[in-house]
Amino acid sequence: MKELKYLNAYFIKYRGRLLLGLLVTIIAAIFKLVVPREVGNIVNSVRRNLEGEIDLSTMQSELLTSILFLIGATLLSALFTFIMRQTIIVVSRYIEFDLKNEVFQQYQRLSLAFYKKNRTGDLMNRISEDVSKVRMYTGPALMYSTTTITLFFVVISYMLYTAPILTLYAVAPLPILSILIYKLSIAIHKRSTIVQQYLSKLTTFTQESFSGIAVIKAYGMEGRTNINFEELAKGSKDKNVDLARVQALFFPLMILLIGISNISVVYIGGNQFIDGKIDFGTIVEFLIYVNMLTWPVAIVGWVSSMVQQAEASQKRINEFLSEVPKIQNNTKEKTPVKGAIAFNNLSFTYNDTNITALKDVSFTVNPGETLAIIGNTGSGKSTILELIGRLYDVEKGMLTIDKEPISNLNLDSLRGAIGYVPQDAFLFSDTIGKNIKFGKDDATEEDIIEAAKKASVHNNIIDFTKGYETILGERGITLSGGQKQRVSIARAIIKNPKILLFDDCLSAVDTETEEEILQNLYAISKDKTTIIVSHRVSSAKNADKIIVLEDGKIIQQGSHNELVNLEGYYKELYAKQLSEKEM
Ligand SMILES: Nc1ncnc2c1ncn2[C@@H]1O[C@H](COP(=O)(O)OP(=O)(O)OP(=O)(O)O)[C@@H](O)[C@H]1O
Repeated sequence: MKELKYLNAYFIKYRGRLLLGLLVTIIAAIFKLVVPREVGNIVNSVRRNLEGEIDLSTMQSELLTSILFLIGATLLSALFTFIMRQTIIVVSRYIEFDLKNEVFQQYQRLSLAFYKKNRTGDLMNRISEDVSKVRMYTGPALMYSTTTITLFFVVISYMLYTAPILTLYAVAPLPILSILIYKLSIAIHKRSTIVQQYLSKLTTFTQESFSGIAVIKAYGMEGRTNINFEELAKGSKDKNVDLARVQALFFPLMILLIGISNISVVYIGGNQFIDGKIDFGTIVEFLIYVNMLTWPVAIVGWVSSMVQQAEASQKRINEFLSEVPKIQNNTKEKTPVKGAIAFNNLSFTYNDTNITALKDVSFTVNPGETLAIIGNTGSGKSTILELIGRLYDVEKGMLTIDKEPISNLNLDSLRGAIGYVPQDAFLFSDTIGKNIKFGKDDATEEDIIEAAKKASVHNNIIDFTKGYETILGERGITLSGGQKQRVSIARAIIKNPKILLFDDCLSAVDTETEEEILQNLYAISKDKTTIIVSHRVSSAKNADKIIVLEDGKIIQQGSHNELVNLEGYYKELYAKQLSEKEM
């Protein structure tokens, strides 16, 4: 129960509703007791009349009173059961909602390194499956335990008071039932976990097959994919059958043990009635009690396995909740950014791969200047941009923004001052308009259109029937690579940030469009610091400064004119790309 202690704060938060729920649960359970007692009275009245102890009219009036009690108690019990569900179960839904939000907010706080370490499926599972399991503890488990304890306490005391020996015979099989159900629940839980894992594998496989359908078809791999799916589905089916086999034992087991209890009541009760020790009505009453107790007793086993599962789930949730984000905001007050960026003998190694992506890198960019970074794949270009966005912390050397070490800047101020266009443009399944205004909630329609024009994508957008209202992604239209890149550029431009970072984001557009966007950028970026990462000299030639990276090191630095006149990588690349253009 150590891990579940975490939830106590939530129980305290909703203590009013919860206490009311518990109280109502107890009252509802007490009202349930009236039914067997009145049924017993009815049977006794009829018997007494048949044996001539009371006349017809007395019997009728006794029956009427009992029936009225029965109706009243049943109605009240139903009403209280309703209120009980409305309180305890509703509270569990509130807690589920709060916990999901808490986990999601924590996910948002955690750094990229965390996402590298953990698989998406696992993140999704903890926020959905695990939180649902925990809800079972905060709601149903709590409700059933209270009902069981109350019913047990009241019913058994009453039974003991009425017929102690008969009570012992009647309840003897119940603890056995509880233990067996507990064992069964554990077996069911083990099997359900395996079923769940198979389901997860099957879902991942199916999802990947849909996402990669173009590749599957292009390689003619439909047959192989079908076989793989069938193998996975067969595994899943076998595990499901295994689970169903164990689950099938649940009800027969209950029926068997209830049957034993009933037979004991009839046999022992019958003998006691013959001996004149109890009323005939008591036997009927006890039969109802036994049946009434069976479900709560069976539930003891079920509840304990529910609590165990919740404990395991909460442990997984706590693991993530206690994770400290690697990137910490060290400054509470806002720190406005002007945009002077300086790298000083900076080296950077990715912890997970141990790859040293940057080696002793030094350069400066002043506000209003444009820097272009050129280099082969894997030379460390994107890493530079990620460090400026503080997606990773610098460990060796120094990175300053406006002469302040980057870690001294307020994180929101820093990221708010950056318009970042990543290499793989990511667009949400939403309208184009909303995708563009992603970083600027208060952007007007005119702002959106202006940004789209500057990113040279406006004409494409208005060609769609629904224009800026066109839905993108799975439910909607698929943009071409170049269109995606330009929508992503518009998203950065609309923010009007102090620092613009373009990570090879013109690679999928033709040279004319590239030229058009660069011209627009030239006007926009007059008062901004702009960094353009590219493989093309055409994207770099107008920059104030160009650095050439090779294997994490700066091998050349200067303006286009300087570099084309220097023997080396840049000049060769320029000549190569010039000749390609002429061809
Ligand atoms: N998140 C990461 N975790 C571990 N290693 C990484 C990560 N990102 C990049 N690397 C490694 O760091 C090196 C530099 O990568 P980076 O993405 O900065 O290169 P790049 O010059 O932008 O390449 P490209 O032009 O192909 O985008 C590569 O060897 C890469 O494998």
